[in-house]
Amino acid sequence: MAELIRLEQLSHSFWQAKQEHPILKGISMSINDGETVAITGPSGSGKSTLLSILGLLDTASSGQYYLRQQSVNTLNRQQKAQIRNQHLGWIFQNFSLIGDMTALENVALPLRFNTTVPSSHYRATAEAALIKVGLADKLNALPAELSGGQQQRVAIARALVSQPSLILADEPTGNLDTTTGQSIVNLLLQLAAEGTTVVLVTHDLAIAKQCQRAIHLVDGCLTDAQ
Ligand SMILES: Nc1ncnc2c1ncn2[C@@H]1O[C@H](COP(=O)(O)OP(=O)(O)OP(=O)(O)O)[C@@H](O)[C@H]1O
Repeated sequence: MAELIRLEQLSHSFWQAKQEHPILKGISMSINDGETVAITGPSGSGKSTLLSILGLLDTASSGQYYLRQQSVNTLNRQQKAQIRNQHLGWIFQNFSLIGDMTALENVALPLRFNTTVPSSHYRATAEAALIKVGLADKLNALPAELSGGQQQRVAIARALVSQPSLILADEPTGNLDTTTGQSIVNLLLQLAAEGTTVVLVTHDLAIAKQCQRAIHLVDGCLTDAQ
């Protein structure tokens, strides 16, 4: 499998009252296409920060991040935005759906910013994504009319509508009961089996064990990279 991500001595700090507070300290690792990787670790260990950097929402203070062999440091804002839109999909604990838009409209939203998909294809593309996550009968439902698990499925459809190489999920099952959470994990594992890389942050070790790799962060350091 080809290498999708490589981090070399990646570090990140935030500054408060002229004082440096390191969050990530010298992270080195690589992730291949189609891998499932869980990021675990105690609260405050830097998991979400690492995910934000992987998802190009934040830039590391030092070190190197190569995405498909290209250093993200060489990308300008527009190039990063294009990669975020066309190659990355996000899933959040609170689903982050737009309340007054239907499932179909929520899923179609990223396509409006994707110049490679003609507007005449928005509906069919979004519909296909919702069918894939098992929501063929909920296309016109508003988020409030859906269960938590169904809302997360809409969010997954939105994440995969642009056929991303990488799905980043921050505690995707955190607001769901165990059974519903497991069905969401199954769906993410299925996407990975079809070639999409999935990196997820979780506190749940039972979920981490189902991923091919678990990366453990303690105090901003990687302790278990395999
Ligand atoms: N911009 C910032 N300003 C102040 N503190 C920050 C900032 N960004 C991150 N932090 C701190 O950095 C540490 C790491 O945060 P991060 O959210 O990455 O941890 P986490 O492992 O995801 O935690 P949790 O499991 O609780 O979500 C925390 O102590 C957080 O408060």
